[in-house]
Amino acid sequence: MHFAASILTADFGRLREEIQEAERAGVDWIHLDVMDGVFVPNLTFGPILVEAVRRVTALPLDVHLMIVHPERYLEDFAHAGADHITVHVEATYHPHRAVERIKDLGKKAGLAINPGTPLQAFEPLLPYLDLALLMTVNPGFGGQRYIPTSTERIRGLKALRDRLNPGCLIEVDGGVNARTVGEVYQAGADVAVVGSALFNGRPVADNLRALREVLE
Ligand SMILES: O=C(CO)[C@@H](O)[C@H](O)COP(=O)(O)O
Repeated sequence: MHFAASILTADFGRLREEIQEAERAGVDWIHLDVMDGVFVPNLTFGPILVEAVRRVTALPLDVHLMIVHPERYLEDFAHAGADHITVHVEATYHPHRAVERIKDLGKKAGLAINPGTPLQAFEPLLPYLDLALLMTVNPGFGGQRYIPTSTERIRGLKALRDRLNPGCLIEVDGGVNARTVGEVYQAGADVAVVGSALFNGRPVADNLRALREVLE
């Protein structure tokens, strides 16, 4: 299983150190949550921070756009150095067009759905995706509790993925920690986004080891 470290709960005053500590600890990707205060009730950052993070790590940058009409900013995030760009199916009238545009920009394309969106929303687009991101909390904030019914949804998404596009990775996002990581892995997640269970004032290497030990 791959771990994508979400910087949302990192100390932004020491962001370079936090990211480099995560890289040394062995996380696989850096996950960046872009929020617009409209699609989700929180604001974070835009391409300028992605560009700054690009300069301090060689890890793949996994950019999760929680913004309405994300197609307006795809070029900006691609040029800032994103490797993966994920848009929400609920945030655009034209998710297929957005996914194709991300791929035309030479990036891996992801589609995300919220906990209240039926899994079937993935079905028409799965053949075009590199990543299918299932929110396992309501998006907007780090440190929330994993929604238990997500586990059955991960199993359902795995079945869809295996049928329609075995090369697409299943990414789960929200509330993944040492208590829940085993369950999401068993259900079929390939990548876990982890924020507060990695960036919490304790050494990232110890936190990552605790997650990996559950999977041994
Ligand atoms: O997208 C989001 C929140 O909207 C996530 O990426 C969180 O950043 C995950 O944080 P934890 O639940 O792991 O603390």
